[in-house]
Amino acid sequence: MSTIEIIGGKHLYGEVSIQGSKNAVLPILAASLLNKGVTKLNNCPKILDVINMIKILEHLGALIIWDLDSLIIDTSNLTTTVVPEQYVKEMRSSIIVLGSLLARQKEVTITYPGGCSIGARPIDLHLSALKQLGVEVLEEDDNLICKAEKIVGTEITLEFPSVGATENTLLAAVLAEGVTTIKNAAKEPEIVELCCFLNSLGAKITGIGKDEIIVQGVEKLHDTTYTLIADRIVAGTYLAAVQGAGGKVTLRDIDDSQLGAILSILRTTGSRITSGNDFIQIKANRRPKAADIIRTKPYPYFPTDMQSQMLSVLSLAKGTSIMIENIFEARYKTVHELIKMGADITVEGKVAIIKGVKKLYGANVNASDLRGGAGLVIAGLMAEGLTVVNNPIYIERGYEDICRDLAILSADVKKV
Ligand SMILES: CC(=O)N[C@H]1[C@@H](OP(=O)(O)OP(=O)(O)OC[C@H]2O[C@@H](n3ccc(=O)[nH]c3=O)[C@H](O)[C@@H]2O)O[C@H](CO)[C@@H](O)[C@@H]1O
Ligand SMILES: C=C(OP(=O)(O)O)C(=O)O
Repeated sequence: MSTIEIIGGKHLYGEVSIQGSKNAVLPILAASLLNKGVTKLNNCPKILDVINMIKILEHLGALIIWDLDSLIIDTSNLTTTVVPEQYVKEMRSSIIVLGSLLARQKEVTITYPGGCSIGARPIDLHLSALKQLGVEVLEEDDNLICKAEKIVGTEITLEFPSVGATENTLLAAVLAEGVTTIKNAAKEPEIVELCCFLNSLGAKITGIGKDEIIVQGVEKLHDTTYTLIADRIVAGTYLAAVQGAGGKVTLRDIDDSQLGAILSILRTTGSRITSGNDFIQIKANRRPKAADIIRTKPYPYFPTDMQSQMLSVLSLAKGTSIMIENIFEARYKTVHELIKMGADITVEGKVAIIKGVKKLYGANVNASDLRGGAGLVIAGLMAEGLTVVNNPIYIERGYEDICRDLAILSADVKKV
């Protein structure tokens, strides 16, 4: 089994380009099922979750080829409406094919999705919204059998601005009869990206990026070519790595406007950052400062997907920091591993109290989810000596090649 080996203590220098966004590409791949034709996606990240989503689409009948960094997806002929359990259990985003398949085929059989274990992650909000659009949902064993004679637009208020529930509702509404209004919709940049992609296919969506999204159902869509945005969480991860290890790095091909809350925390904890619409430069020379309180919340606030990486950075901060994880109830699994490296962190429910220590020490640690794994790589860069991160497969779900990127920045890191 492979591992990531890091010899810590080196500052990071140089420039690296940021890959396409995982959380944008996955719903967009699901959305490609809406059109009986061809979608070309440029800047598609070569990550495990994309490979898994490709397997799902191919099983459903799509023909897919890579052309360098572009993915060409021909969904002219779909051959089944049963989504294979083995792939659905691999990742959370598999559930997003539900909305688009229902819109196109009016029936779907799918199981509850799997993915990293960071919380219970129910899909009640997705199913409630689909039912309001006229979908009948039957549960047999672990299978959801969903059918709709027709999908009819209506006003849907989400109890919580769930990213996935907003995506499934949008996809089901694109080809619906009439108008669907989604109130309390998620506003993440990846939702904006999905709406822009859908409009490029011929959908009629307004209110993009706002609490209330309006979808005017259309009868037909058309082929499209679309270029994906860069991954704000990968960018945030590399910025956190520089904050923790020290150095001066420029990230290329990333729009700073999506990272407002992340940049603000990095600045208050000691980094100097300059940025524009296609680069972010960070300089960090000293031990990070402690953060008063960081609360994870839906966009535009500090994202839960950056919590683990910041936890590593704050382990070495001068003073005590508080993290409050409001989104996923089981997202502190990395803490135990950081403690092995010398960190002083205590967790009480949603709250982690991080007392900054002067040094972290290399250790043999286990990744158990995607961002937690990335957080451990950062801790390895900050630590004295050798850190071995087991189970890099979790990290590969979302990072094309974290070792390649950090090695470009002069880190002593390799996959073994
Ligand atoms: C592929 C993708 O885009 N994943 C992102 C997406 O996940 P995901 O779409 O799963 O996240 P949601 O916004 O739906 O979940 C947020 C919270 O709502 C709860 N919930 C959600 C749906 C539901 O039907 N019922 C319910 O209770 C979840 O358990 C969680 O506590 O948004 C999360 C929050 O920004 C990010 O961490 C993930 O990286
Ligand atoms: C939690 C994440 O992803 P997913 O929803 O795909 O599990 C993540 O990207 O950090």
